[in-house]
Amino acid sequence: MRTAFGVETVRTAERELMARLPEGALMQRAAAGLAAACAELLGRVYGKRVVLLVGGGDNGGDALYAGARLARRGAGVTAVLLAPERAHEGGLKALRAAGGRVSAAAERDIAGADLVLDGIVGIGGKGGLRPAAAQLMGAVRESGALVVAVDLPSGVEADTGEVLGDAVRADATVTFGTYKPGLLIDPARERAGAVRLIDIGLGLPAVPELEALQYADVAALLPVPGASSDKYRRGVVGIAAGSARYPGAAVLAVAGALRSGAGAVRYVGPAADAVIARFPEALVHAGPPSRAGRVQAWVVGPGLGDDAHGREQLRDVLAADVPVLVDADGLRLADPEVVRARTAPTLLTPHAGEAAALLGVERSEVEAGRLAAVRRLAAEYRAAVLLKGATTLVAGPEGGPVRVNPTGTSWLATAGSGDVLAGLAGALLAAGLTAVDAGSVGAYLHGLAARLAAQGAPVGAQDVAAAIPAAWRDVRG
Ligand SMILES: NC(=O)C1=CN([C@@H]2O[C@H](COP(=O)(O)OP(=O)(O)OC[C@H]3O[C@@H](n4cnc5c(N)ncnc54)[C@H](OP(=O)(O)O)[C@@H]3O)[C@@H](O)[C@H]2O)[C@@H](O)CC1
Ligand SMILES: [K+]
Repeated sequence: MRTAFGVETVRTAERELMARLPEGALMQRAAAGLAAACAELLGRVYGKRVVLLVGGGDNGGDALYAGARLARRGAGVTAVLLAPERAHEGGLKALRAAGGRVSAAAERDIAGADLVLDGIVGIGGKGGLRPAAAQLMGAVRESGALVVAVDLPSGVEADTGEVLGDAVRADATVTFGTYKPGLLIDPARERAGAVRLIDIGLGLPAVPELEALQYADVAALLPVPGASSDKYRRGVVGIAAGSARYPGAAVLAVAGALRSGAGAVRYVGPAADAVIARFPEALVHAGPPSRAGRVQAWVVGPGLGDDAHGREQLRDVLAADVPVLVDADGLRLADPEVVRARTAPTLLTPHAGEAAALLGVERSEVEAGRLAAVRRLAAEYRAAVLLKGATTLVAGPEGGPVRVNPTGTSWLATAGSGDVLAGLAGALLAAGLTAVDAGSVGAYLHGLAARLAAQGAPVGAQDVAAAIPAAWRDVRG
């Protein structure tokens, strides 16, 4: 599991550790890791030109000490001081002693750089880059130099992943002690490039603020049928989706569910002919969901429409005493009081627009603060919530760490891909995963399936569904 802690927690851990260590030791650990990472990226250090962008805090101090280490190994190191009167004194002295110098012509030095080290601002930053730093970014881009961010790409919000103005775009980020939420959540994540974590010995709490499943975590959570499993033990998932107008949503949700380890898939609704034509293995029913027979979980909402029939289906499913995944039209039609009053697990799967409607705020507010939005939704609806996006987030109703999905891909932004995810996560619910596990494992497999199906070219939702078994095999190694 990859875990992230917010700035306040990092500061507390840092204070405790610093009290036990000689002065400056922590910064030396950070700088040593940073210099080693830069050396690795450069291949050969001797003769390379390195420019340090140095702000007025300890982030700049890290850059200066790392620059001194690179200078000692034969690099030509130049520091651009963005707040000259506040630049880290010890770091500056170390750099000069190692043969580095302070730049007198920033843009010219940047133009000739092989590597630019971004030490403008780290966890002490608020808001986007200030004008002096923002102005240099054009030169950095044009130089073609490798850009390595110290701790975080400057200009991004460490705790939320927001990017409120100009921000550095790094090829790699070397971060200290722990991942910060901004390194795992878009849009900031995308600015960080490849992230490397340097252990500096911080003592952190047991429960992180954010966590990202890795291959091994997903593999451990995947349901695998045992020798004695019949279809009911493997989980039967019911799908109440589709309408005369949107039969395709039903087909795609069933497609996702059938590839996701369910023992059987029951479909209820007006798209039964379309479903059975494509998937003869599906069990189809015409009557209300409550009469369809035994299921271990329901998926309701994709393409449901908002006529009386759809509303009736939704009411019926929400009254069932099994886990329920509510998606798409289901989210629009659901009575918040009914959702809150449910005792079996509920998983809501909105995109930003649907989340905004559920919270009664503007979509832009959700997009700018996705972490806060998913937490608030889970608390207000007393449900697990999967907020779709470039980095999908999953929060549980009891608080605790928010899961962030690391396999997102822009190829998933295609019509119907949400229907596939609903079926997939619903099947995992039926197999007995908790709502948070079903949502986060579902999002993980869904993203991986899209990547495998896409291979760098556009894909449709059916291709994503068809690639779920490949994603499953990939995870299980
Ligand atoms: N924690 C740890 O365990 C360890 C931490 N270490 C390192 O220390 C770093 C944190 O250092 P820090 O506390 O000195 O803050 P830092 O990020 O350098 O900012 C300094 C000043 O910048 C300013 N400023 C604010 N916003 C800005 C903006 N948008 N653009 C420009 N400037 C802006 C603001 O001053 P202001 O101008 O607002 O008065 C603020 O006070 C951390 O990221 C890591 O690299 C490691 O060495 C060892 C282990
Ligand atoms: K930085």
